[in-house]
Amino acid sequence: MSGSQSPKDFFRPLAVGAPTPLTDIPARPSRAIHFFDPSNPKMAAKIPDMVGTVDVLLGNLEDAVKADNKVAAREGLVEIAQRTDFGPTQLWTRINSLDSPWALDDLTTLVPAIGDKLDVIMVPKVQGAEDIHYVDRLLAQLEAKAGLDRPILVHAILETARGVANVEEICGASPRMQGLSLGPADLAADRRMKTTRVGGGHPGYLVRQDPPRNDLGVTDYDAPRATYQQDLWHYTIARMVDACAMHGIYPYYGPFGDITDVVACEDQFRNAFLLGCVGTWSLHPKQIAIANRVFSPSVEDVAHARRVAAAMGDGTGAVMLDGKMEDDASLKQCLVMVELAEQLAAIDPELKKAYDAIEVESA
Ligand SMILES: CC(C)(COP(=O)(O)OP(=O)(O)OC[C@H]1O[C@@H](n2cnc3c(N)ncnc32)[C@H](O)[C@@H]1OP(=O)(O)O)[C@@H](O)C(=O)NCCC(=O)NCCSC(=O)C[C@](C)(O)C(=O)O
Ligand SMILES: [Mg+2]
Repeated sequence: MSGSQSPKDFFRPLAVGAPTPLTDIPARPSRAIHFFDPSNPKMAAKIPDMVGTVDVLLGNLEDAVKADNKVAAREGLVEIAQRTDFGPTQLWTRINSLDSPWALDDLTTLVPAIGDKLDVIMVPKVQGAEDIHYVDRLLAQLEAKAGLDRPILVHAILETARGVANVEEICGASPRMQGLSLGPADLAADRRMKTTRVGGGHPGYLVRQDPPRNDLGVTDYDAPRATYQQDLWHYTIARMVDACAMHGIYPYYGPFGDITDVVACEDQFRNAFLLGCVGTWSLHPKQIAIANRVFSPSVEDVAHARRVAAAMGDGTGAVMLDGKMEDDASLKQCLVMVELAEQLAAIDPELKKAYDAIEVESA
């Protein structure tokens, strides 16, 4: 909400005839947001067959699309969206940044042509609430003109130091705000971090075990010592998670650029999942399975969560289960897991089978 806006106006449409803003952002499964370049004929050809295999398909118009292909990407996305039935799969786009020569045409082309199919518009390089307010009003005008009956949601990428500093006001800038993703490559450049990768760790960012003392009690600085690599993105992701939770919207990890290193990709995704993110990006088809696996609670976790819920009865008090204390607060954590499992089971038959089997075993 902007400083001068009254609370009663926050949920009013920003243009006459625009759809009424949502008061709650639906928790639609979005474990993988799969990026494709609509101007790349090989990638575009694969999209219809990917419907139903991934939670979100995102037509990317920004970075990774060549400047000469910007118009082709925009028009390619319109064409794909018009001729594809997306069924349960969400369709998102990432428009060009607001200071680029393409962002205005992206919005004025996409909303009238495919606004009824677009679930979420991802806005890159968001600096503060003013960027969201600009998109918010423009979308309301375009939605009204196009006669749309549901609002298109907005997702911001955090990829500047100013964006991170303003993360709470960005999340609360509009009822359209659906979530945030980390943009580690641009953010690293903007912060002058000394990395050259697209997300993931760095072997130089570590802590080292203390030096041991020898038999004479003298510190041996030459002895071998274990080192532990740390997560460069912990601080930013933790800030995103809190800002999103505070505003009832959803945090996502972002890109993992080392497509070949599927193991480290899975680790990075899992850190984000454990910290509270609901999903991540997939840049290559092989990252979809990794994201789906990581962002779906394991059968063991769901089984445990259901046992705690059953043991806790009315949800108050404390009980012992397998030698551990469970109480109101541990139950709440378990319910997060149980609810997520229910949402995912509703769209993923394989998971439904796996989660349903728990019921049979514990019956
Ligand atoms: C990495 C690349 C170049 C490797 O592309 P490739 O063709 O060399 O890979 P491949 O393994 O040879 O591909 C095998 C097959 O899969 C296809 N394919 C490959 N990728 C996809 C895809 N995404 N969707 C659908 N199909 C895909 C590809 O066309 C090929 O088809 P074929 O078998 O018919 O020959 C390619 O995967 C790609 O361009 N991916 C998307 C990259 C992208 O969107 N980057 C932007 C997001 S990250 C970012 O912007 C940063 C951020 C947030 O802003 C910030 O941190 O600041
Ligand atoms: Mg970027």
